[in-house]
Amino acid sequence: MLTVNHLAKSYDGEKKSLTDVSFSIRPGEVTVIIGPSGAGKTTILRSINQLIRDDDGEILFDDTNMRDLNRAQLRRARCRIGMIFQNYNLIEPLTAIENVLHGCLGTKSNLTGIFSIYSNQEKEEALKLLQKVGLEDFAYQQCRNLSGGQKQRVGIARALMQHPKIILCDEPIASLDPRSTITVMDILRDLAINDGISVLINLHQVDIARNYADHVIGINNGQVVFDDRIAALSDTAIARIYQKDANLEGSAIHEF
Ligand SMILES: Nc1ncnc2c1ncn2[C@@H]1O[C@H](COP(=O)(O)OP(=O)(O)OP(=O)(O)O)[C@@H](O)[C@H]1O
Repeated sequence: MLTVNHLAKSYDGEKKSLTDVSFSIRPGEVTVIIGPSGAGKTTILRSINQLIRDDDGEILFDDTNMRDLNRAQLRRARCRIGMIFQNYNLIEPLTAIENVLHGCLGTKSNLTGIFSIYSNQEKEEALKLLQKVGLEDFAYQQCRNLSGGQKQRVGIARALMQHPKIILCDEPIASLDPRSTITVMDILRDLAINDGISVLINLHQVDIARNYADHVIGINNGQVVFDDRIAALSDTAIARIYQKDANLEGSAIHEF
């Protein structure tokens, strides 16, 4: 349902941030991208929904190349791709339910969108989603008064309001304490298992990847150096993914 082929990106036209990145993710699975700081994880995630324009390659989402879409088509495709951010990206003075309702803005006409006009059905759905992430009692609280873990759960509910086929999560637990980390990761895993949503997560914590991933992509220096099921993520593989100044010439995937 999502396949990335030969993705390449340079921000300045000289240094390559991504080189020939290819991988696929499957429906109903949690795929985790790990790798050292600056390896290219965020660039990959943001290229998928074209928040960053890549230089080369293809991103096949339901067999359509995201790079070929015009603005209107891209807007429609993005509606099926939820996004969750490390810093939540909520509108802090608005309530939790108002933020969740913003998840369906992409499906609205400009006018109803500008005036934030939502149907009763949409409001009921937003409440149900807050219930799903355990926040029904906080629906009418301003987001600025919520904890980090609660804010991230509002972010997840907002993404679900889009009825996504895939959710991209850019370091969703980087700012959370251990308890909130487990709550958020449990919710993301349940979405994959119970709702069949593909969840693609950038993570720094290998131990969390071990507990939650079905599949792991290891990135070093803008290249895929590991692409396998979680059971294959050996200590040797981890050392390879995190090695400094990797000479990746001729490196093979699945060789661990
Ligand atoms: N807007 C930008 N302009 C120029 N270079 C950038 C930009 N964003 C990222 N880069 C460079 O691209 C490379 C990959 O960055 P990216 O943020 O994708 O890595 P990352 O693996 O997500 O890192 P981290 O784990 O620290 O978030 C890095 O060398 C980074 O300096």
